Parts: sequence; C-alpha cells; structure tokens
Amino acid sequence: MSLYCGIACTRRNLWCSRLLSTYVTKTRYLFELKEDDDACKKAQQTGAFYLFHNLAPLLQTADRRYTIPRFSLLEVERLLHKFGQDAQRVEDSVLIGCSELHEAWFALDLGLNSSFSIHASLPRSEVETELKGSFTELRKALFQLNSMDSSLLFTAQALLRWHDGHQFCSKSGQPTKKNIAGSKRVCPSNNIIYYPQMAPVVITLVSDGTRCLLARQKSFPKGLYSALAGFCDIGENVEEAVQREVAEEVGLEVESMQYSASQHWPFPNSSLMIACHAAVKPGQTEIQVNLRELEAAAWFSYEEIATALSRKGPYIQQQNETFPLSLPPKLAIAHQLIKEWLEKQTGASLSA
Ligand SMILES: NC(=O)C1=CN([C@@H]2O[C@H](COP(=O)(O)OP(=O)(O)OC[C@H]3O[C@@H](n4cnc5c(N)ncnc54)[C@H](O)[C@@H]3O)[C@@H](O)[C@H]2O)C=CC1
Repeated sequence: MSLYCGIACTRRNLWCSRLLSTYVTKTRYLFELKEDDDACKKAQQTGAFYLFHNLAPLLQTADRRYTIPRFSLLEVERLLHKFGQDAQRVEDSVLIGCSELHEAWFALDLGLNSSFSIHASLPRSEVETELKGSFTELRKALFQLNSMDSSLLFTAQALLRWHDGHQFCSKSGQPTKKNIAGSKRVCPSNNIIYYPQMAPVVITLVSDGTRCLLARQKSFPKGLYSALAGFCDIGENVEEAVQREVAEEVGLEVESMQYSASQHWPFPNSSLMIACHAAVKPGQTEIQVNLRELEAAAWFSYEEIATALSRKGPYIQQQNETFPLSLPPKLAIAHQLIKEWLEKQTGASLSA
C-alpha cells in the first residue's frame, strides 16, 4: 500500500510522503533491532511486553470485550522477582513489532520451559490473579479481537512456538542460542543459523462461473465448509500447487486462476496462506471427493453463499442430521475469498 502511495504522491498530497517515511523509518528501526543485540536490549528498556503462558496470550475483559494488556520491562522484572525468577528470563522474549514512535514490542512466554532451560514455568492461575487477566487460547480469542491485535498475537505466538521447537541444532545436536530479537538461532559449535519458518499453503476458491466449490474435513465443526487448502510440495510454484490440490482433493482440472491475497496463519503451525480464485470449464464440474483428505465437497449457489454469510443458514444435511451452512470466520482468508467471489457475482449480475 505504501508503495502505491509513494508512486501517487504529488505536492498536493504531502501527508502521503510523510506516511511513507514513517513506514520506512519504522522498518529500518526494526531491522536494526534484529541485527544488533545491544540496540535490541536498549529497546527493551522503553518497550512494551505482551505476556503468554504456554502460547496462550494474556487477555483482560472489559464490557465483554477482550483487551490485550502490555507491561513495561520494570513490571515484567517485578513479576518475575515475585515468582522467584531472575530478570534474565526477559532474554527469552521475542521482538514482534514497534509503534510509529519506535516503542518496541516484545512477547514473552511465562509457561514454556525446555528440558535444559534454567527457567521453570510460572504458575498459570497465580500469574492470572496477579495480573487480573486470563491466558486465553488464541483460537478462542480470535472472534473478539480486531485485525491489528490478532495479527500481532499471531506473529507473537508463531515466533514463540518456533523458538520452543527449535532449541537444538539438527546437525550437531547442541543447544542453539537465540539472538535478543528472536529473529534467528545460532548453533555455537558450527555457526549454522536457523531462521523462523512458515510453510506455504495455497487456498483456492474454485468457481464454474455461477457456483463456487466448498469442502469440509471431518475435524471441522458441524456445518462448516471452506475453500480448498493444501501445503505446497517442494519444488512447486503457486500455479502448480493450486492445480494439483484441486485435482487431488475434488478431481477437477483448473482452467485459469487469479491470485487474490495472502495471510499469515499460525494454526497449528505457521503457514503463509496464498489465496487464489480458480475457474473450471462449465461443462466439467463433476466432483470426485478424495475421501482421504475431505469428508465432503459441493457446489454452492450465489443465494446459498449470500444466506450463509448473513448467518441465516441455509441448511445442509450431514450424517443424517441437518445443520446451517457456516463459513470460516471473518479473520480467515478463506472468508475473504468467499466474500470476494460473492461481490464479483453481484457485479456480474448487476452489469448483465
Ligand atoms: N486462514 C484460512 O482461511 C485457512 C487456513 N487453513 C490452514 O491451511 C493449512 C493447510 O490446510 P489443510 O490442507 O486443510 O491442512 P491439514 O492440517 O489437514 O493438512 C493436510 C495434510 O498436509 C500434510 N502436512 C501437514 N503439515 C505439512 C507441512 N508443514 N508441509 C507439508 N505438508 C504438511 C499432512 O499430511 C496433513 O495430513 C492448515 O494449517 C490450515 O490451518 C486452512 C483453511 C483455511
């Protein structure tokens, strides 16, 4: 967005260039914190900390809404001291962003403890009482948070999980050491550097021109249908992954496809969701569900999708029971794809 903003900048539009330079300085500042341990330590002094316990973020509730409390370094150190731990535990924290005024944001998990760590887990309920909040599963909190908060917590949880699972060098077997920002881990015995990783996943909404194809897995809540998703195989590009996934899961051949958007998705591990629309030939729409991957797949009409998005149903039959068709939550990119498809259909029918 900032790039387009910069291109479109004119003298009349000075606020635009100011926005761009704020963004650039913020990005450069974050880069410096990732590269320079001393600068990052210094940033912790004036930074804000988000607390987690076993990957569940600390949330507070006010007027039935979740808020995310932040703590200063001093407050975190006091808390650690109160539970018999030294301030060194702050080094387990990871950098997750910063404000436009360069207040650095960190996430620290008080519950994770590895087999070799000197830091034991802090007692969850006692910390909750002390901080007047509750450590809440991120999936549960998802529906209550705005998109900025959820994206920050997604990043934090993904980074904390990655560090928890990558404490040893896969070549030497020795413990690896994280840098202060948590943007990498290094094996001291052979200098191999490990960087946090995301797995690329294609998510595709297939259309035959008038209907869209949705599918469900056994593990989905009853009535929930979504777009087709699958991990990219090694060596594949996005187009090949979309074609393969659609063929594998529902037995159809993609005729054309169009990239829509992307999203970082932390469940169950970090994925980079690459969302696309795909079209099949109108005459070749017979679905053959791969039952190893899916429980069911079906074509849905404009009216059925519009009704489901307005949360009124329609109803679908599943294992001799009837459920209202439900779609992925607003924050999920699958929801965005489905909404986009619906809007395109509306545009098409309006211009017809
Ligand atoms: N944000 C969104 O709108 C949506 C996100 N997703 C996410 O997309 C991802 C993929 O979706 P599904 O295929 O339905 O998931 P899935 O978890 O059912 O995975 C399918 C299969 O892929 C293989 N697999 C698992 N992890 C892998 C990895 N890192 N690399 C390669 N293969 C792997 C396994 O054999 C697994 O059985 C999941 O993480 C899911 O949470 C799925 C749908 C919507």
